[in-house]
Amino acid sequence: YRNPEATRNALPPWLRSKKEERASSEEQAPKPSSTTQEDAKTEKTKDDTPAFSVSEPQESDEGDDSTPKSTAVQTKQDVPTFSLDQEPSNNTVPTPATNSTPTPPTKTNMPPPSKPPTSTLMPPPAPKPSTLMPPPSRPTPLPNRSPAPGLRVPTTGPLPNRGPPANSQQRAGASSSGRGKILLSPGHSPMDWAALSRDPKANLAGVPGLQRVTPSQLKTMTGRKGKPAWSSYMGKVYNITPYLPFHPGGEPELMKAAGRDGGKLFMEVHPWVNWEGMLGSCVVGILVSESEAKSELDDMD
Ligand code: HEM
Repeated sequence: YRNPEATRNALPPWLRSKKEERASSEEQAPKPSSTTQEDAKTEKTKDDTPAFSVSEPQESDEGDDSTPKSTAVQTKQDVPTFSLDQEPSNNTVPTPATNSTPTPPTKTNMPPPSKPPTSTLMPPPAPKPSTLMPPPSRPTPLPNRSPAPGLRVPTTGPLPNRGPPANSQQRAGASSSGRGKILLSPGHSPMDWAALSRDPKANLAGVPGLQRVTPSQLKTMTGRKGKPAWSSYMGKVYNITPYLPFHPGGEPELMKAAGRDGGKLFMEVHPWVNWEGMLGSCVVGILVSESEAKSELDDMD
């Protein structure tokens, strides 16, 4: 058995002791006959590579063919060390790399790396320059280019037929003067009024047909002494008596408009309320002047 050539070459140079190699060569030289042709070839190869360090099999000691044994070799060469630092370092003594940051001690004599390995994964690939077109810039809003500002839903102020904002002056004035919504009695919700006003048999106006109402006549319809409460608005006269228990603002508030034109009071409190729509079934007639009514009576005579 001879150490194969590949094994010899794999050994580091410091293991290849010339002394051992020389001794091995001297021991093998007197016994050329005991080696085969192949062994001779191996020896020739060994001569070509004199750096072989493992001690050759001591055939003379064994006396016969036996498994060669390797012996520990005391090398005089220093263990080579290297450092990643640029500073010159003493190769004779393995010293850790001179870094400002302390590094944990390593098990081997290898100097610690300058940077501790953070991950064994492959580093992310560098971003490739995109070949796509860059996204278009966002269009800058044009504040005064609105096509139809009047068609938009108003963001400020009350919506049509809606209450004003809670912090509006109208609502604040109403509450400061003692006005406000009241708790309606059962069966007198706005939905109940809507249902009642749609009933054709209800006759909420209280008159057989449309009347010509003079201001003096309107004054007598105050809701007292058994008379109904009438109120005019935009030239029409309404019987507000059936609506009194349904008024969210309360009967006393609504009664302030009885026997007279209630348009001013109405617009002061809730201009967003649709009077005509809510009291459409309570229309008594139209408001006419005294002279118009007198001339009409004269025509009848
Ligand atoms: C006769 C026609 C009237 C109708 C159809 C009517 C209808 C209404 C309606 C629907 C509400 C609720 C409004 C809302 O929730 O936003 C309301 C509230 C109110 N109404 Fe009238 N109303 C009338 C006349 C009057 C008059 C003449 C006065 C005062 C003199 C008045 C004083 C009030 C008050 C104080 C409130 C409460 C307002 C509030 O909640 O802030 N109403 N009315």
